[in-house]
Amino acid sequence: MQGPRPVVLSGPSGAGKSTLLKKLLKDYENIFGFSVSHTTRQPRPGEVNGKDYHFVTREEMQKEIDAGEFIEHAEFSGNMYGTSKGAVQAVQAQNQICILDIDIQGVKNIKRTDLNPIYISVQPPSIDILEKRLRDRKTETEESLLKRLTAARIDLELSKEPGLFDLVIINDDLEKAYSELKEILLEEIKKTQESRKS
Ligand SMILES: Nc1nc2c(ncn2[C@@H]2O[C@H](COP(=O)(O)OP(=O)(O)O)[C@@H](O)[C@H]2O)c(=O)[nH]1
Ligand SMILES: Nc1ncnc2c1ncn2[C@@H]1O[C@H](COP(=O)(O)OP(=O)(O)O)[C@@H](O)[C@H]1O
Repeated sequence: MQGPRPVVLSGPSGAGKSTLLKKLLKDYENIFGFSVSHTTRQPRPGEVNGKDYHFVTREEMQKEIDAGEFIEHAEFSGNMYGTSKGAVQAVQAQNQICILDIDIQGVKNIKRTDLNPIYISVQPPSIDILEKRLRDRKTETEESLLKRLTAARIDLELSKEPGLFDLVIINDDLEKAYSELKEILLEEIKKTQESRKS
């Protein structure tokens, strides 16, 4: 039997993807599993290697890409990011719904695979609000913040492509955004809960 459909959360940096997916992972602990990506960026305070990301050097990552170990990979804001086959398999082996937090290049590349996820774009109410949230998060230097804002404008344009996403969530009020996310996932959540009983 094929396992549950994975879920792709995409959208600009600072839109609220991690906030929303952390709520899901907390509220449905055994139902969802996070696809831990690889990245060459530096860990932020509090981030755990192997949990938030696999933090690697560019050389290590390129070697694994060349060995065919990645489903997709992309350059974002001066760093490499990618989803390894192992990251998705680790979640699917638990029969959990696999959540991928990936940028729009990743979305386009995943579309060429047979993963067949539900595609969701999380977007900010405006660029100004996005900038404020990114500044308040205090994770970025001025340089990386500006790079993220440039990428955000491109992301919001490209996201208008009809059919690219199954759902666009405007993350204004967090609880409302979370309700919308849960609603589209309800069927998969129920199926996964049912399969646990049998
Ligand atoms: N294509 C791709 N993008 C990724 C992957 N992992 C994370 N990203 C994206 O990389 C971007 C930057 O992520 P990060 O540095 O964690 O910053 P944040 O999104 O602002 O917290 C975000 O748009 C993520 O969705 C991945 O495995 N593949
Ligand atoms: N609806 C919201 N209203 C206000 N602040 C929010 C909302 N959603 C997320 N945030 C805050 O905005 C910042 C960016 O959210 P985050 O989840 O890190 O975004 P992403 O993972 O998409 O980069 C965080 O500091 C988070 O606490």
